Amino acid sequence: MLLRGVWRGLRHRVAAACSPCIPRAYSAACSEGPGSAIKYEMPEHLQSMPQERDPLFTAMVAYNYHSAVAKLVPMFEKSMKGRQRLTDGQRKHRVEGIMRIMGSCSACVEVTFPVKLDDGSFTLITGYRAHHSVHKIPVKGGIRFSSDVCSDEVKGLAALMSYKTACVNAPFGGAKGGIKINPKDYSENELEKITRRYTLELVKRGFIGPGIDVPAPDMNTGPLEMSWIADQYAKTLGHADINSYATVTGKPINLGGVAGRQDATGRGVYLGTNSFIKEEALMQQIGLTPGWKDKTYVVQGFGNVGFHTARFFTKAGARCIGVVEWDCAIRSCDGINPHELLEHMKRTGSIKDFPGTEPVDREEMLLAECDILAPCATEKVIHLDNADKVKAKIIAEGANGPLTPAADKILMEKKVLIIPDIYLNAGGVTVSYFEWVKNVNHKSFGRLSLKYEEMTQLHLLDSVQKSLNKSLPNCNIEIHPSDEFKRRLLDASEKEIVRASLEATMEKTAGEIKFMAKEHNLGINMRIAAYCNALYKIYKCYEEAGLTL
Ligand SMILES: NC(=O)C1=CN([C@@H]2O[C@H](COP(=O)(O)OP(=O)(O)OC[C@H]3O[C@@H](n4cnc5c(N)ncnc54)[C@H](O)[C@@H]3O)[C@@H](O)[C@H]2O)C=CC1
Ligand SMILES: O=C(O)CCC(=O)C(=O)O
Repeated sequence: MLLRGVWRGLRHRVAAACSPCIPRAYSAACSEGPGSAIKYEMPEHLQSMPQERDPLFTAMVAYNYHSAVAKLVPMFEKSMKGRQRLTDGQRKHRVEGIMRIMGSCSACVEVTFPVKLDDGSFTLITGYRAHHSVHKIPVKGGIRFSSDVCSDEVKGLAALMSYKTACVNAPFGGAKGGIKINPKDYSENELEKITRRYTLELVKRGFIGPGIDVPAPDMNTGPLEMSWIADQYAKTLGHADINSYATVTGKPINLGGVAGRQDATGRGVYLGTNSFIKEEALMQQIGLTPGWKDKTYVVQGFGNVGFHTARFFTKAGARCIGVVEWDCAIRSCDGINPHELLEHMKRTGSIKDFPGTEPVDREEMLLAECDILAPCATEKVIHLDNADKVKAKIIAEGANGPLTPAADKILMEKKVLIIPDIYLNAGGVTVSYFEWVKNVNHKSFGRLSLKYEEMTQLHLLDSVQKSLNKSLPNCNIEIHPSDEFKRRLLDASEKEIVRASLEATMEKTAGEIKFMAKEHNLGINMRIAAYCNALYKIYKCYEEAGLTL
């Protein structure tokens, strides 16, 4: 009796929490099939997604979400069988409820506020912050400055964050925010005012805090903007909170940032691509040899993610033959040095006229003959109308959502390997997690252990030397650490610990994704495999912790 009452309430609240773009069609999708199993179908409003020219961003993410859920339903049902005190019907409702919750956005705020500009005039600024799945708290995700920012974009990006954090086991829910401005239109002083006021609006609404929501850099934001956010929070709501600087990651080191966050996303793009490119069987399927040697690549977007991705790809042995930016593209068959291009960009403000390169049409460069295309700029750049012209064999998604479902379908038919955003660009949030852990622990990685570990290792060598000389008294054996061993001991630092941990995360997650691809017969569809990897983990959280209060 009591259970029935609770269940009725639960159902009501689940339905109320669902986002408007998913739920009704979605309940139809969960109808009863033969026996008590759930017969799952793609919701009607998403079925045309593989033919859509310019889909809503939330709909794109929802399409991928439902494609993965369709594969996972039997696993969900099997797992729920463990709840033996529930009836079959209750178990079914519970699985359906969790599926609705995992695909919906929990909350989204839109704020509009006035800012006084340097010339004394006033302007109105609009910003957003979306919280997607709150199965883990705090929620986490970047803040971008862009004139394209809108509620649909931040909601879709927040959903990607939920799936991304789960995919790489960063214990956060998903969030994303943005301010609808072109930062080029404002002075640094104005940008600081805008960022601080936006932070204050989030504070007023309970949308930021070290245990609530922890933003980070995204397009057009970096350590400076994060330091303004941290400072604003610490001087207002967080003034008495010892953890207040854990309210944002990607901060400068002096304000509690972690070594290695700046290049973490690009490093992760490299490590993740490496996990796939080294696989002989997989490379054979797409007509490539394994490894980086002689590989060519094109990068779109030469900002934080694009530059570091290019830096690591080139270091691994690949050749950058083209770079595409918002205003132009450049090409060089001999290869473009990412460091020199960055210097040129800092000096001139553009990649234009970089010595040794020729100008080329932006779309032409994006679609040019190469082994790897790394879109590291923005959403929906490969779509229904240009996907069949892509010549790359691997697409390394540094950006969030650079391919529409229509592009996915076309590219998959062409046997192009797509290494998906929710895995490949998760290096950023992974290292953000390390920063947050550092902040709430109030000590840097290795601070209390590095010297001790060095001494322990040296004692170990000494002990081995003594034992050998005791057993072989006439040999006078001396054991010396090799140069590499010495380097590891003496150069050990927070940076080394962060890098090693990021590498371990990217490698382990690649293994999980490949497992899911095999388990569900997904072939080279690593996007759906990565979603399966993420969603099963989120599902288990809801199954074990509950859906409602
Ligand atoms: N910064 C981070 O840690 C992470 C960023 N991402 C994603 O990576 C992408 C890039 O972010 P960031 O590198 O941080 O931003 P950024 O602002 O540092 O760099 C973006 C670059 O792309 C260029 N760009 C913008 N629109 C373009 C277009 N239509 N065509 C070609 N180039 C264009 C910009 O001029 C800029 O150089 C975004 O999708 C972001 O969400 C994903 C994970 C983490
Ligand atoms: O570092 C973070 O917390 C989030 C980075 C981000 O916005 C992303 O992965 O898209």
